[in-house]
Amino acid sequence: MIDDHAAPLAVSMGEPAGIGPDLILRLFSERKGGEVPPFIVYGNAQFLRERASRLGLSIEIVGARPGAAGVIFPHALPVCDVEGDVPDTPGEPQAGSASVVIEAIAAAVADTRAGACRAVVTAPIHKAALYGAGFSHPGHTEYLAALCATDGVTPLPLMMLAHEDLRVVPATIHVPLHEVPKLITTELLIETGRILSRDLAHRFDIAVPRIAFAGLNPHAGEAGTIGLEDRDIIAPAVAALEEEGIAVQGPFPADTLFYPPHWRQHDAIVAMYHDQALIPIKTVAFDSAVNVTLGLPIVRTSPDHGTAFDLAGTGRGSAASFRAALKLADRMAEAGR
Ligand SMILES: NC(=O)c1ccc[n+]([C@@H]2O[C@H](COP(=O)([O-])OP(=O)(O)OC[C@H]3O[C@@H](n4cnc5c(N)ncnc54)[C@H](O)[C@@H]3O)[C@@H](O)[C@H]2O)c1
Ligand SMILES: N[C@H](C(=O)O)[C@H](O)COP(=O)(O)O
Repeated sequence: MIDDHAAPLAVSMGEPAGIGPDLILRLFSERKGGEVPPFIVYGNAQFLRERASRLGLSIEIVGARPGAAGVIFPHALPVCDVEGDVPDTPGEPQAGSASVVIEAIAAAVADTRAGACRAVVTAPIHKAALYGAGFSHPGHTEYLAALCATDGVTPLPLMMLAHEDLRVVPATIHVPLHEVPKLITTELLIETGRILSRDLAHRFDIAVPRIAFAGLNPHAGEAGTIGLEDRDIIAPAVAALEEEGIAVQGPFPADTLFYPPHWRQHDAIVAMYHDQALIPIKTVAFDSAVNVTLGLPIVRTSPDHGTAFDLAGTGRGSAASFRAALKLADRMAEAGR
């Protein structure tokens, strides 16, 4: 049973031209079913009113701070207003809206770090639209880490996509493929394994997380005959983590690692690059997988899909992944208390 008086989840509005605002409004409309934890939106209130009206949703939208959200949520949508001119143009990102999108994420993180919200749930952004407004990160994951820097030290953030017991972590994230072999270092993989093991225990209640590492090359390098990274970079990281008492195995050939009887033996799989991790999970669970950031002092989740410009403002599209992101954030925040 969800406690309406607990601190709310902080939901950032995301790209106004995308499907995120539609799904936020739709999920708010579903709250009486009891499956949607109380949340406050960080974004532009006037824009959200216009999008609700376009979708034919009769929703009262009220400016609020997180402390009042629990009381307001049963009746109206609490919005921590980020001022700006945000026109309602589904499918057509506007340069002038970018600063509101960036500021909404920063404000959601600040309130969550201060303890006023339980966790951050982000709606999808269109990164290219933000660069003109000074955004310099490849995605939320790196921006959130920068916002969580303490005493000048930025934590290493891990991207994890999760659906039920399938959890995948790309060791490198939004980087060109040709840079991946240079970026995979034994140190990076050791740190990735440590953070993953710690956060699976702390936030997912898995007492001894079992972690598998994928290889980089076909057949995990076939004993050094199809590339050396598997033998010389990944295997030493696995050995070092094992020595620390972390339950790790690998490197395994990535193509057969995602065969269900194989992945089911592990609580999480560390892949070497973005698509090696995300293709399998989006193939089997695009509708319901959740993107989670590990390694931060706060909980952050998001739906696994993007801005879906083709669906924005139409009322079509699935809210299942966004709903799953809200529920998982709620559970993770509870587990970490
Ligand atoms: N968390 C994030 O901020 C995030 C995540 C992924 C992609 N993106 C961004 O989104 C933009 C578009 O990316 P893309 O086109 O590769 O992926 P996308 O997920 O936006 O769309 C891919 C396909 O899936 C469909 N789709 C997406 N969400 C859906 C939903 N809820 N219900 C039904 N169908 C849905 C779309 O209509 C499209 O056909 C890019 O700028 C990308 O960087 C952001
Ligand atoms: N790679 C993610 C995905 O495809 O789901 C996505 O771009 C989100 O990344 P951030 O959470 O870093 O914005």
